Amino acid sequence: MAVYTDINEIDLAHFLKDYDIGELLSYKGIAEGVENSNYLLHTSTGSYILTLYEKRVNSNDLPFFLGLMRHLAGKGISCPLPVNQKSGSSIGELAGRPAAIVTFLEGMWMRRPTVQHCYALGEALAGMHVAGGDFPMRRRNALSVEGWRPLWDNSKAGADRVEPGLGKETEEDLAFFEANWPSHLPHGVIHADLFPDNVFFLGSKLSGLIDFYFACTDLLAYDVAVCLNAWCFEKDHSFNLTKGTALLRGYNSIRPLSADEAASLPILSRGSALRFMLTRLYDWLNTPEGSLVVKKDPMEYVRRMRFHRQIKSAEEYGLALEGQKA
Ligand SMILES: Nc1ncnc2c1ncn2[C@@H]1O[C@H](COP(=O)(O)OP(=O)(O)OP(=O)(O)O)[C@@H](O)[C@H]1O
Ligand SMILES: N[C@@H](CCO)C(=O)O
Repeated sequence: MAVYTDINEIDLAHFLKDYDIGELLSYKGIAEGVENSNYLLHTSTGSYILTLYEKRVNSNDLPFFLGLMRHLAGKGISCPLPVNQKSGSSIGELAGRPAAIVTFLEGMWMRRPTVQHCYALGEALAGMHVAGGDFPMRRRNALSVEGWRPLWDNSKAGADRVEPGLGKETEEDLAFFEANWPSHLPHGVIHADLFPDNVFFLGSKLSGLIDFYFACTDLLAYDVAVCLNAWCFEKDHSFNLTKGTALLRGYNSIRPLSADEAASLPILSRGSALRFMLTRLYDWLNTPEGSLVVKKDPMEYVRRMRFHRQIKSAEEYGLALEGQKA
């Protein structure tokens, strides 16, 4: 379970004095999530999420993440709204960690997303991209193509232990991406980690997006590629074309991909598969046994990289090309 930092009711009640959210009734740690410590709070005014930011989140990035949630919520996107302290600040400190309180979103994430969920996700992703269009802050994506080699350098010695030949395969892919990455495509605010566990549904209706802690300014179509990887592959690692079609239709219904973005979907999908393979591989090799971090299998993403290498056009992901803008 991911509650790295324990808090007690006395410190918490003291911390809450800086907020206008009523009296603390109860709180409990949330097991899910790997990056930060999250608590569910019940106060006399409602339910909230308290996050204590652990060491993998740079506190200098918090104004971007929290400012973005406030901006998106203000534009009608269903995402957590940061609660300000009485002083006006949205960032406090608890148990020696930067801490923030956000509103609680109803719903649950889908362990087995359906075609309908994929359509709704596509719509919501495009809605977020449009709503982020006038967000004034910028944050570089540390986990885009320039960030991959340093990450790789810290894992490559162990790669062939995970799968013989993975070292050579990854080196070749990295060199390919460094020479061919389509950096000219439209940029904007992207979520960058919109996996099913970060999207809540109430029945078949999407009720909210959470976990903006990888959000950054990068290629909008890269976010689509992340979602194709995270939502449209089955447990047996096969690509589900019906889900891909639904996700891309949902996206295009709000923000049609340009012809250039569509043509780049194969390289973006392959690159985003490498990105998640690399972070998973790093954790796989470097997380001590018994740690709270749940290690995710890098091989799932090696298989996706191999799948995308065979793809020639976005039509193979289900994109209806005749509808693309020039
Ligand atoms: N605003 C919210 N409303 C309701 N539940 C929330 C909210 N924010 C977080 N949660 C709950 O806390 C869990 C962990 O949150 P989150 O995904 O942000 O954590 P994290 O540590 O950044 O994890 P990771 O990056 O691994 O997804 C979620 O799965 C959800 O159950
Ligand atoms: N979504 C990431 C982990 C958390 O960001 C993965 O599945 O590798």
